[in-house]
Amino acid sequence: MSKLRVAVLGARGRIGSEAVRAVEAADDMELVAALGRGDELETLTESGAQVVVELTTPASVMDNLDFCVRHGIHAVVGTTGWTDERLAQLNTWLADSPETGVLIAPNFSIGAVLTMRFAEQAARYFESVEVVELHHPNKADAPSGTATRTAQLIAEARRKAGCAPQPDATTTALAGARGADVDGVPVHAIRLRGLLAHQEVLLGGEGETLTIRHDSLHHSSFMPGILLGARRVATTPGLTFGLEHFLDLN
Ligand SMILES: NC(=O)C1=CN([C@@H]2O[C@H](COP(=O)(O)OP(=O)(O)OC[C@H]3O[C@@H](n4cnc5c(N)ncnc54)[C@H](OP(=O)(O)O)[C@@H]3O)[C@@H](O)[C@H]2O)C=CC1
Ligand SMILES: O=C(O)C1=N[C@H](C(=O)O)C[C@H](O)C1
Repeated sequence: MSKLRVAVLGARGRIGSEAVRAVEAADDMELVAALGRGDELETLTESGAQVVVELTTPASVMDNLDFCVRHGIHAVVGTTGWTDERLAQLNTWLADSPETGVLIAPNFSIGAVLTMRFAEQAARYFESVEVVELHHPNKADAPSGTATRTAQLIAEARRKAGCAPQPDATTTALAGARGADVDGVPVHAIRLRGLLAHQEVLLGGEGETLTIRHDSLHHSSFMPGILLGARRVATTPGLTFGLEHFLDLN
């Protein structure tokens, strides 16, 4: 059986360099290109890449995906910075290339995907819910893509269940003291040397609290998800948002 031809964009970055090693180590894949900033995207077509793993920056990801989709190259995307406008633009490109698949995964680690699922399930049973994400201080953005997605899923679950708005009588003396408001869910971002990628979802009801915590201790935690995405994306045309769609979580 022929090997899947995979390229990595952002190959010299923290997660990109780990992805290069993971693809090289996968028996069913061949690493055909490993590109960093300034390298020519044409290398992707010249090398016959079937799937690109995109791990760059929010400033670069759209141009890279525009190129990939125009050339019918499937993409597995870990880069953050997704807004409704960006997703709409990507869907427009995909409409012109209906056989191309793009997976955007706010988080590739199984523990983080499960955290999101558990938070979504628990959200309706508690009056209060807040998200705290904790990352290394070199992280480009805040709040994290995972925290934003977690808050959106929580908010959606609460809306569907008809939950009342969260109780909060605080008068905020200093802007930011209550974190960022994502769909009505407070999200707090901590940047601390020594950390990698961590998240807590805190839920509170009368006389009890529930904390769901996940810790990525090494970039290796993201690799099984990236490899799974690369294997599945070529047979999943269009946009898939979230690795959970490639997992059997039920
Ligand atoms: N979904 C997930 O599970 C995960 C997602 N991430 C996300 O992945 C992204 C990268 O994170 P991280 O590795 O920590 O960041 P880094 O800054 O370490 O890596 C990004 C790399 O991309 C390079 N780059 C920038 N623009 C381009 C371009 N146009 N073409 C090719 N390479 C480019 C950068 O080069 P230069 O240094 O020269 O700018 C850098 O080497 C972030 O958005 C992060 O949030 C991270 C971990 C897990
Ligand atoms: O930049 C990181 O490191 C990470 N980014 C992703 C995010 O913003 O959610 C995933 C993980 O948290 C690591």
